[in-house]
Amino acid sequence: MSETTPTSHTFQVDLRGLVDLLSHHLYSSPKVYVRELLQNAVDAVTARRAVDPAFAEEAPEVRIVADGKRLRITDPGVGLTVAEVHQLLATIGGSSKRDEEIEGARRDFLGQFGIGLLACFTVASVITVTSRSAKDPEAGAVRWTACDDGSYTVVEVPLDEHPRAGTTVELVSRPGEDWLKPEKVAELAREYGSLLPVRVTVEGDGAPVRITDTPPVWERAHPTPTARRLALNTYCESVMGFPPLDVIDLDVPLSGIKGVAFVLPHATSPSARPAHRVHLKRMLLTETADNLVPEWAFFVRCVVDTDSLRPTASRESLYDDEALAVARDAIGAQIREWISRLASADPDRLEAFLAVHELGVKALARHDAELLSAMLPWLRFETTAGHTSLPEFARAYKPIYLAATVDEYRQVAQIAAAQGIGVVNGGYTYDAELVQALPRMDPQIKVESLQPGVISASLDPLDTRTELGIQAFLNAARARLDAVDVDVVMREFNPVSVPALLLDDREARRERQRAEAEVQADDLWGGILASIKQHAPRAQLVLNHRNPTVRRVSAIGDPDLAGTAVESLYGQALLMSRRPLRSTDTALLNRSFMNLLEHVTRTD
Ligand SMILES: Nc1ncnc2c1ncn2[C@@H]1O[C@H](COP(=O)(O)OP(=O)(O)OP(=O)(O)O)[C@@H](O)[C@H]1O
Repeated sequence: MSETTPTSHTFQVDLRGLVDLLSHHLYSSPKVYVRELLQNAVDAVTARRAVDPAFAEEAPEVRIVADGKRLRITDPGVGLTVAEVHQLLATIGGSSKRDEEIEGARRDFLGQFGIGLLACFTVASVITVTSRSAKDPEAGAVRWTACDDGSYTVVEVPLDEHPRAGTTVELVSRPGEDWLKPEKVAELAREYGSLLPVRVTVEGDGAPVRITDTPPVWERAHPTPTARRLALNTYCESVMGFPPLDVIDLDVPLSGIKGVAFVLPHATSPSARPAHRVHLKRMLLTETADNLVPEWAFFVRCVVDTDSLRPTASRESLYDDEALAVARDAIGAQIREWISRLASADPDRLEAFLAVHELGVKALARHDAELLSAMLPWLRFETTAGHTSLPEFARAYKPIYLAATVDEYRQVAQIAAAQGIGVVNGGYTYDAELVQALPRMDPQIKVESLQPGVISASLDPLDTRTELGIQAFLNAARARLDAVDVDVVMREFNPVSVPALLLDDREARRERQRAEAEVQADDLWGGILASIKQHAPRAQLVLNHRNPTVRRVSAIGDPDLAGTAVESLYGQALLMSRRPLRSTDTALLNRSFMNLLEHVTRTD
């Protein structure tokens, strides 16, 4: 096949298709048109400052006038020449903000993609830009009028129609749309532009209203720290919708970030999607950034301004790149510093913080070594040495015993404390996992799960003579409690006020439940259950020989009465342990109670 001479062509762009793409797939709402207009106006002012030293002294103003059908935005910025109009406005993707000549100022611009103005076609059918360049005093004024069908015209206009340098953009509303209503425009201008460094006003039916309020509250000079805090509280309430529990200043020069982190006043789930407000060069980028702070800092909501992080093309979120990761780490470090500062200088405030967020902090600390090490000294756990921090507890007790349930803990806490055994209550949500994580952080710390043997081994045995003297009583007691699968021993321990202690572990209890089920099961199941029966660990009733009642009981001569007394001691220890009663336990309790009553009411 012979080749023909190549002919050169230019892309044809179907503007309607492009506008449809922008409005339905790039931007979350047509409302971004206000941001794009403000952005161009502020960028034009920035560009003019760079080329016109006299202008740098002025206090420029961007004015928006809207009446529902039309919107006009005027800026005293750098303006455009006829050539620039063709090159920049009529070229999709054309942008002066990538101009190498003004490299110094380039990082100051909000725009960069050369598509922003097109966003106006999502609300307008016609866009008119009338402009006069500040770069060339001889240049005339020019008007570019574009329709949403992709056609445009350019005409020169008399200078008296645009006597000063700058630009006016006018939009004609699409029929039936209410995006250009003055209240709407003011609301959107305030939402996006309230922190802009250039004064912006919006005018509808009445006088122009200023929508900019700068510098941001956190950068303003305040007469006293209390006044600053009050101003930040008010700002947080109006913008974020809650009164903050505390405010953390954020300053990350490397990422050009300045702002504040507000501590939530109510508990929140660490998995709740966070929503931080991020401004890029003072223009609101998003109210719902979820990648600005480390996941562990779930208890803050930030408002920041950055001049160096990159926006995505829609300019509605931050580009998740290495620079953002660095910024995130730095913000995390500042929040951690705040925690340490509170801990050393203001423990009451730290306590108030933990009163609200402790559960969330614990939940996340299980998977986040960083948070765990930062918070561990300040988290409180229930232990046999009172409510204390784990590192402190671990210094005093080696090993640390972990009770798996609240009941198990309650059952032994008093006795363990009296014997100097360190037990942590692992029955509360997340606590056991955090205690188990301790040795990973400090290999010197030993954590062991609490077995009944640990406590019974620490109780003092009786001397041989006393032991022999109560042998008959112990035999009677064991015979009586054999029916409920409980062994009886006599020891001496503190506190004296505790007559008996029931030591039982979950394995033993499971075994007994299995045995009960076996009794009730039919032949087939009974056989299967019996075949998996192991050596059943029994619960142990440890009587306290130091307790005066127990001493008297052990001296009762009548074996029947002694048996009833032991049943009562077992019942009391069982009730103290707050375990569910088995049917055999209930029967035993009933019997011992009735027998005791009968005994004390006997008349012979
Ligand atoms: N008010 C204005 N004054 C002067 N020039 C303007 C104005 N508005 C737009 N322009 C020119 O038109 C160009 C295209 O604007 P457009 O908003 O489409 O893109 P951009 O601002 O460059 O980038 P982005 O798509 O990121 O907003 C700009 O680069 C700028 O040169």
